[in-house]
Amino acid sequence: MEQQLPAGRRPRLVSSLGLGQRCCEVTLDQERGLLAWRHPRRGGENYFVPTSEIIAVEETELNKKQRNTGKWQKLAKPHAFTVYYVKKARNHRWWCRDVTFWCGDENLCNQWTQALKELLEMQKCRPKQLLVYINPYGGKRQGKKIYEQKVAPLFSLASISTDVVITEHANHAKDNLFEVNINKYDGVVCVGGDGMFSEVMHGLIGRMQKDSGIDQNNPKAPLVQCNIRIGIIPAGSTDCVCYSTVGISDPVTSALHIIVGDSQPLDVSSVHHNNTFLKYSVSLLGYGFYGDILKDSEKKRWMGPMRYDYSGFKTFLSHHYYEGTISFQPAKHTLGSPRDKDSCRTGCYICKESEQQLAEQQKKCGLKHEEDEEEWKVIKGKFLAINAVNMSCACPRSPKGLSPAAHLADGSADLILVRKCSRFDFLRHLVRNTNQDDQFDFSFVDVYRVKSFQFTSKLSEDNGSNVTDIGKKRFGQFCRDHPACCCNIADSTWNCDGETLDSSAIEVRVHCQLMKLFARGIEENCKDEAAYSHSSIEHLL
Ligand SMILES: CCCCCCCCCCCCC/C=C/[C@@H](O)[C@H](COP(=O)(O)O)NC(=O)CCCCCCCCCCCCCCC
Ligand SMILES: Nc1ncnc2c1ncn2[C@@H]1O[C@H](COP(=O)(O)OP(=O)(O)O)[C@@H](O)[C@H]1O
Ligand SMILES: [Ca+2]
Repeated sequence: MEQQLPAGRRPRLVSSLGLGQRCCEVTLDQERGLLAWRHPRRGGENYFVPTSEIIAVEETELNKKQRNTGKWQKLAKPHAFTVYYVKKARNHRWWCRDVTFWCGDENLCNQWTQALKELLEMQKCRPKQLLVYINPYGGKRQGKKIYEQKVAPLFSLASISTDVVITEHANHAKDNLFEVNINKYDGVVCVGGDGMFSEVMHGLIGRMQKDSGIDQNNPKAPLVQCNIRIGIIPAGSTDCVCYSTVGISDPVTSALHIIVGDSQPLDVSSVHHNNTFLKYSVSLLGYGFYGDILKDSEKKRWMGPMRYDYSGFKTFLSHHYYEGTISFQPAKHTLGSPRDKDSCRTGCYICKESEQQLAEQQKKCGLKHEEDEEEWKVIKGKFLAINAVNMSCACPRSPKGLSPAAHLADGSADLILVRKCSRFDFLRHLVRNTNQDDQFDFSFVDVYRVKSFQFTSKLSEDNGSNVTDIGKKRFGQFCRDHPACCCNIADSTWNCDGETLDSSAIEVRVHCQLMKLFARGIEENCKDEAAYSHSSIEHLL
């Protein structure tokens, strides 16, 4: 073994170690945190693992079979260690792979495991203690099995201790988060869909505000950021938050992002009605089409994720449109626009710049004791769908999302207005949400990047809220009697991250980076990665 030690730097280990039945040169650059080796078989393939993506290192007992083959026989007692690491595959999927190196010298083996373990100890952002909530009824009802079979073994390999709660009813996780000793944990994990994530998020953000004495009912209150990260193990029906922040909905990939301690800030919208707090939203806040789908699909929960296709088809045929007024404040602090070709990626520049701009604006307003009275735009119309998205809302059904250029952490939401049009045109718009074509390139679709908005339906404007409720019931009956009718006699419902809101008139405000996830955003899928790893290998070996 060779130890190269430039002055004042951590040493670099270079050893010839056994791998399988052959030898290979293994390098650990402790300064840069890189482990590299060239596989003696597989055409001499180069391996290059940043220590930030090593999951665990273990001393390994070689079993009898391994000992009795090849070179093992010549060694009295071979010493070995195994490195578990992240292997990145196609489509943003991560696997946990392992490699076992051996040598005859016990000291050398110890030196390697020691050095690797020390580097792992230095990864301060990794969680050690997690609180896990499992919704056993989400999606295809596989949450518990997915956690036990795919996730728990990885957490234990990474020496993460967990307290696991299997929820017994809706709001169990949320209520529990107000009671637990939250400071004990480095993060909260939810196993389920967007609804379950929303519940955990409400628990954590609500708890934060309560502990800081902030009144959530005040729509203008400056909310306190939540620094406890949430990890999502996808086991729901849409899993849009997971897909849009990781690039795939896969439990193993998400578990690995949690283990390596990734952190992705996320914008959160607060939704109010008449100075009463209703809900927070991170993915879709949808009125009309997506609200109607959700309302109908709740009765069909037994169908599992298929319920959305069934209710989607039904809602599409009903072709209801709704009349109302939308007012919004354009997001002037951000460099991006919803029609941009580039989308939000790991380390996004637009998110960083926008956050800074917003902070400066708020500082100025604070100094002048001014309210943010930036211009409001008002749009009246008849809409098939009003969708406000804080993120792209990419999911397996819509791989690039409802707004492909939306940003995860830029303090803005994209407001998509789909006006009354023919069924055929609406279908063309819907189909473009599922393929590469531009879903905004229609005369009846408008999209704006906003930092806040309000909506009132014509019905509630005309009647006042009490009369609306009565009207809703009466006219609801009328409409069911005439299934072919597309008129707007009744209000629709808001779909807020997969849950319905009680009010159709709402005020929404985006809170820049209010919370954090164990994720890193979607990584650029480019050749650069291969080129980088190749040049680094050449440099290292
Ligand atoms: C022709 C097909 C057109 C399909 C258009 C699909 C666009 C899908 C975009 C989905 C955006 C989802 C945003 C996230 C929502 C979630 O927060 C939320 C809760 O998730 P959870 O259950 O995991 O807790 N999920 C939802 O509200 C579900 C939205 C479901 C959308 C399914 C739409 C299917 C539409 C089928 C239309 C069929 C038309 C057929 C005409 C012949
Ligand atoms: N044990 C439980 N029984 C019934 N409902 C639950 C339970 N645990 C959580 N929920 C609720 O189920 C809703 C949907 O869960 P989710 O995991 O998002 O599944 P899906 O993606 O299929 O909708 C959530 O809003 C959550 O509040
Ligand atoms: Ca955003």
